[in-house]
Amino acid sequence: MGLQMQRSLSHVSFSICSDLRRRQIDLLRKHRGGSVDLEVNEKTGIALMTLNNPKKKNAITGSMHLEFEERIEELEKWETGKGLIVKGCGNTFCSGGDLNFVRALAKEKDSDNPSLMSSFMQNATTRLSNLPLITVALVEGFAVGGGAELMTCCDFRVVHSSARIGFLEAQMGLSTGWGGSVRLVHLLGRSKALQLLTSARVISGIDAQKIGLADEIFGESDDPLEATTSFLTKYLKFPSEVIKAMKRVAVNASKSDSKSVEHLNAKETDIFQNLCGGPANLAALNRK
Ligand SMILES: CCC(=O)SCCNC(=O)CCNC(=O)[C@H](O)C(C)(C)COP(=O)(O)OP(=O)(O)OC[C@H]1O[C@@H](n2cnc3c(N)ncnc32)[C@H](O)[C@@H]1OP(=O)(O)O
Repeated sequence: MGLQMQRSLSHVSFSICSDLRRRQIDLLRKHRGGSVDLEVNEKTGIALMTLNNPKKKNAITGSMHLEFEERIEELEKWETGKGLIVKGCGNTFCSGGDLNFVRALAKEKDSDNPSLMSSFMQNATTRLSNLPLITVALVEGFAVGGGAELMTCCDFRVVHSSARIGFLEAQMGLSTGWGGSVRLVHLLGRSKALQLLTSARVISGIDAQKIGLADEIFGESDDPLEATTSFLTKYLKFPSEVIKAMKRVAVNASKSDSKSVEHLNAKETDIFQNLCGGPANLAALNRK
């Protein structure tokens, strides 16, 4: 292909990308509420990301999608960092997508809004998975729907024994839309992942540990943040450049044993787009 032709094609693909990005941002910033907060501790090398929408059990609004991505961008640039803890505000993790937002997406079935939201969040959650930091989800209270998907983005999960974890998407007439199925199959294998995804069963922290979804359990008498920090610190004792290098190697290794995550995510988005606003999804939204 001639150089001129290559230049004009890359110009076209850049415009398509920037058009997609503009439409994603326009859609997400219409649905406001809550925040995603980041505290960086230079001394320990550990950052704390908090999903903050406690009145809705930390449901993720449109504007929180955007803030989630912004915080990840900050972490990508954090050269001296070693670790990250992702948690929810008010002793609960996350109840998934804000149902008001999901309802708005479902109403516009004929638009590609569900796909815009899903592809945005898949990109952001993949970037979280690939951060050159050791990442831990601190899970207490509820981690349901997209909240359960989010906990799978981290390298480890430290979970309260009585936490309630459920991939409720099927119950909502939906499939996962934030990359959760791909990551769950990688974590647990196909059979165990399918059992959770197709039953929408809600399991405790103890049961999550039994099937390999939780790496460490804490109880009533433990301070959640202290328990999680102490778990994480075991993996942060070497210099940040060594930890970052190890994480990069692990990320590359997990990519090479399967089709590219981007390809698998694109398939998931198509499936999500087809279900969102369909009969099962509308019936579930009417029940809520
Ligand atoms: C990516 C696609 C997806 O994530 S689809 C899946 C979306 N998520 C869900 O279906 C979970 C919906 N929520 C629930 O099932 C329950 O609220 C759970 C999380 C189990 C908590 O139950 P419970 O302890 O009884 O609290 P509650 O239901 O009274 O909730 C307190 C207030 O929070 C709200 N809330 C909760 N989850 C969401 C959500 N995802 N979106 C919007 N609002 C949510 C509830 O409506 C309730 O509000 P209010 O106090 O009645 O005004």
